[in-house]
Amino acid sequence: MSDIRAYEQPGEAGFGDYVQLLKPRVMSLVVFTALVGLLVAPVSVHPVIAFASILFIALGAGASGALNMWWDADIDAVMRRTKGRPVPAGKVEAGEALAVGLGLSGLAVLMLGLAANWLSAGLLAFTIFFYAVIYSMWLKRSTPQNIVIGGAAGAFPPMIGWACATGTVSVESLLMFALIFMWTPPHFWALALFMKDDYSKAGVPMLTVTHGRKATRTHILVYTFLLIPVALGAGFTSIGGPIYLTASILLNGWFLLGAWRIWRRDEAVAEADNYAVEKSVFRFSLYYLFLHFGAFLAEAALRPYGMGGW
Ligand code: HEM
Ligand SMILES: CC(C)=CCC/C(C)=C/CC/C(C)=C/COP(=O)(O)OP(=O)(O)O
Repeated sequence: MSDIRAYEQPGEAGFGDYVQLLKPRVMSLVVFTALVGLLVAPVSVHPVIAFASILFIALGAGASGALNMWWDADIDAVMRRTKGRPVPAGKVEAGEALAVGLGLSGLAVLMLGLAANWLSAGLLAFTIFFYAVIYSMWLKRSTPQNIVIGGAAGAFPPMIGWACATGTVSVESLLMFALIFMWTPPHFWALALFMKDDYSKAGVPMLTVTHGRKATRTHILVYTFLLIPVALGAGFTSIGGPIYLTASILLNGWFLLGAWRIWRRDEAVAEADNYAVEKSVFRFSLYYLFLHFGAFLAEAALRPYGMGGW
């Protein structure tokens, strides 16, 4: 990316800026969970259809990122973490981000419907709508419950992947949804604690701003307690098994320890050590989700060899 940017004039958008518009780093984990949803389903999918489905889900996820950047350009411009994004940095015009978002959304939904089925395409359309309209346009600026409810958007991808393979929604796909849904609040609030005043500067009513940092620490611990039975429970369905359950017990134990350390922390101590614990819990949250879905995949991959699963 940096070598592409070396040939650009200031203010001129290059390929890398359009890639950034699709939020590729965050969406990589989103796409991985969709891939796992597709691969662990009890129906084998032709590799070309599977590849096309994941490509169109990735395109839809990227499109929703572009719509978010179009709508949030004003607040992204104020926050240190986001002011370098292509729209606030003046590389891509807001109208262009909107056009990319709408165009890619339409294309992704249509192509997924043709390649897989219309249930998965409908779920993809709903997910894009939920992230762009319900979360970004409505909840994000109006309630500290923004990411709790809005988190549903990020939880749909494995259900979309499962629907691509089976044409249905099932207990398993609902549990994969619930796992991401319950994981999102601790994932995000750990970050909000060390992003300090970015959100208050931008006037976004995140929990840290409206209820304070102590309450946010308590919320992380409570949501981690709610997450654990969902994560372990998924291990007793057809997509779980001993590998998943072992991994889940270890990952949940570690996550709970992190949440408990966050809860106990005195604000002055946290500030003095530059939020080291909060940063490490946020980083671990990414491994937590990646490894849970990796374990689902491992169970499915071993099943043809008489291992994996129950
Ligand atoms: C409402 C729900 C969510 C909120 C508010 C949220 C918020 C954030 C924020 C603010 C960051 C900081 C880094 C950045 O700007 O890229 C981040 C990082 C990240 N998030 Fe989330 N997140 C949510 C849900 C998810 C979901 C569902 C996934 C994947 C399944 C995810 C995966 C990631 C990843 C992989 C990173 C690290 C990106 C990097 O390395 O730069 N997030 N999240
Ligand atoms: C298949 C499909 C359409 C998937 C979409 C998945 C999805 C909605 C992921 C949401 C993750 C995300 C980037 C939240 C950031 O919140 P934010 O936008 O408030 O963060 P910011 O402050 O970094 O902009």
